[in-house]
Amino acid sequence: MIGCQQGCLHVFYCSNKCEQQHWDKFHQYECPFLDKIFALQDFGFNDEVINYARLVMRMLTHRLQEVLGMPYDVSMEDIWIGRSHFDKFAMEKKNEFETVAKILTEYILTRLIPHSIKDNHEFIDFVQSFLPDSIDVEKIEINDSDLWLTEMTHLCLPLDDAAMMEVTKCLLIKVYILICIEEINALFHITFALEGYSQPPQTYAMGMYPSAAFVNHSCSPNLARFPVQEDTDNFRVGDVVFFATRFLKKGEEVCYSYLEREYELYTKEQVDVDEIVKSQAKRKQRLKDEFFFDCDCARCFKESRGDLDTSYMALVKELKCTKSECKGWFIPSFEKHMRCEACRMSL
Ligand SMILES: C[S@@+](CC[C@H](N)C(=O)[O-])C[C@H]1O[C@@H](n2cnc3c(N)ncnc32)[C@H](O)[C@@H]1O
Repeated sequence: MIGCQQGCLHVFYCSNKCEQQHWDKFHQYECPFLDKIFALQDFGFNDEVINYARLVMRMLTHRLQEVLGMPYDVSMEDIWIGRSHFDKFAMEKKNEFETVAKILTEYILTRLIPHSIKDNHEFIDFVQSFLPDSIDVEKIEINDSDLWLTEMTHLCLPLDDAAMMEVTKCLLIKVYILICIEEINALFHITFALEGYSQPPQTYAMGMYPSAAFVNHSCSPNLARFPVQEDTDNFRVGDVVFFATRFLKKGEEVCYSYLEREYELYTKEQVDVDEIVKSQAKRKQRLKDEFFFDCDCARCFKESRGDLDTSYMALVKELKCTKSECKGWFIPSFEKHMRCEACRMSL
């Protein structure tokens, strides 16, 4: 395993070539700042906070390439149109976002401003256009930030204090909005897409996929997804492939489940009907708490009357391996339509 050329212990690679490529594109900017992100643990924040802070940091580094006219994969404008629900998060979350936003704003101001920027005008233009404009900036209050703003102002000389404070505060709020957008729209990659449902599922990566962010949730989804593990003619590692789980009618809305981990419920050999109906309240609560909507999909409607959604039951049954004695689950693969995670039989 190859480590970072500066000796940080936050990234590892399979080869020197990968290390150099990643250094050139991202890590030269991010390396000195990763310690600050991990120091969030000292404030009592957990791994989830570190993970989304790293993802938003990567989005910002990626944005630098776009701003400088270098090749980039995803435009910030496409991310920016995602929903933020910035006003709906609980106060504890808002405070957490504020702390992370301060660190990431410092990241932009101290690591991403190009050395070639010579004067105040260029500096202000760069900072102002680094993230797209948003009407939400007017509506967000960041508390107790004066001390922090003064510190940032001193870090970012040569601007005079008042101008710098204004431009920094605006940037801080935009970073805060970006964090909210990430929280509502990022996709988690969970091991069951690779290893099957009978293994304990673990989140191993997360990413922003702007076109996937258009897709709504359904508790009886007609789409499922898997992450691409190897480069192919049509896909690259890190892409996400969505596939239909049943025939789609013309004009039918495609939806996937935001609660992928719900499949954990079905790791028992028998699909327990009572459990499924009982799970509705939990499901609705999670959608409300994490995504701020009341789900009224067809399945929720049926289950609220104590009935089962047969299309969902059919989907769950279809995922079970058809070989007698086998307790495995089918997972999608490129080579064949479906492959059993346990006996490896392909359909
Ligand atoms: C990733 S976005 C999906 C795209 C979204 N419809 C939009 O207009 O940008 C997630 C947000 O969409 C809305 N949403 C998604 N699925 C929904 C559903 N089944 N019912 C109501 N709102 C939903 C919620 O506001 C949720 O926070």
